[in-house]
Amino acid sequence: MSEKIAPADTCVLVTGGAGFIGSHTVVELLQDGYQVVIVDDLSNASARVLDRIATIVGEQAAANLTFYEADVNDRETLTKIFDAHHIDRVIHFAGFKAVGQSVSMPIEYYANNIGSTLTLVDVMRVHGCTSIIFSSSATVYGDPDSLPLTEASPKKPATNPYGWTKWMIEQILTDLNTADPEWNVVLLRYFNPIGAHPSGLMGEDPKGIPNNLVPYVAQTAIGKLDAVHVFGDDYDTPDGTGVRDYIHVCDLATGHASALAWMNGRTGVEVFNLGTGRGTSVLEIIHAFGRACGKEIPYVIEARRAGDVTSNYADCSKAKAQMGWKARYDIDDMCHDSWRWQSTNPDGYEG
Ligand SMILES: O=c1ccn([C@@H]2O[C@H](COP(=O)(O)OP(=O)(O)O[C@H]3O[C@H](CO)[C@@H](O)[C@H](O)[C@H]3O)[C@@H](O)[C@H]2O)c(=O)[nH]1
Repeated sequence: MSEKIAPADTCVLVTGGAGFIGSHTVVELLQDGYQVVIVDDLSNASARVLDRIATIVGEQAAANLTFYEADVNDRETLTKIFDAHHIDRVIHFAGFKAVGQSVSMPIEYYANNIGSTLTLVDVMRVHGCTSIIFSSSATVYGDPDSLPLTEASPKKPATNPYGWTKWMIEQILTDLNTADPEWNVVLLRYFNPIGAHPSGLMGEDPKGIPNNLVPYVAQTAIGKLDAVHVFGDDYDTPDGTGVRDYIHVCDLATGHASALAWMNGRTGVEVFNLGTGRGTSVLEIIHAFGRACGKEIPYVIEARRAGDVTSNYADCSKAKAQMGWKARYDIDDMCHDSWRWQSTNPDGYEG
């Protein structure tokens, strides 16, 4: 059994803590009273998110946050950070995440995502820290045989290097626990994170033209893009468009807080799906976003995108039964919050 400690005495290292899911999770942890250390190289994030975090949580909680601009793969710097703080638990978000880019840059994806994880867990081991929550993905289920997906559903071969890095890091962390049962590993498989902080101060800030549906819809809604390209309307779904389990980023953040509390005092490897359990089609998203912003979103039907699955959605009963966690926000909430963020920060954090 690992040591059981109260949030105020627990220091959590959050890699990638300035990113979309990371920053929302950091807010949740500070509000719960944890001490938080962020390591982020800002390759896909802005330092301005730190002021936004401080505004949301207030001065007192913000005093428990330390930020390092550093690459997780930089062993020397990471070692200094572990020497300077007594890190009790790690939440590992940092990594490249663009599916299409991973196909054209496999070496960079494997070196960055796998390399930094190996460096991280080795530095953790040297410092006697053996508790880690990893940002995994529903992508490890591949093209599902049956729905909803439970944690017992088989892992399938990934369709791109990004997916393989998630797949392999799950395996690496599982092997660590086999070698040393003191390791306390939680693999959180996210479905499709969207939405933004209800304050409008934090949200998703993709660089360039967005790859993912909701940021693309949001930028179409403010007129930066002409129309949403719907990738296929001939799928075997109620309206022919792809179905996904979209989850509000603040629900994901509470999922991490629940996992931290749950893993306290345990060892072993546990997997949890984080989704809502509801599937929503591309057209349903476009219409919900239109309601949120008060105007119709133009769209055109295109060919299917290579590598896309027809449908996926989660069975989240394990997270509810074991951690007491469940998603609270629905699609309309997610679209309203995305729209609030997009319309008040049209150029993201750098605007
Ligand atoms: O411009 C767009 C973008 C997407 N889609 C469709 O919208 C749905 C959702 O696509 P997207 O937002 O790109 O998410 P996914 O492809 O489902 O992938 C997300 O969800 C995976 C987990 O299931 C994660 O691994 C990935 O990182 C994350 O991008 C799919 O049916 C797409 O075909 C469009 O029609 N037009």
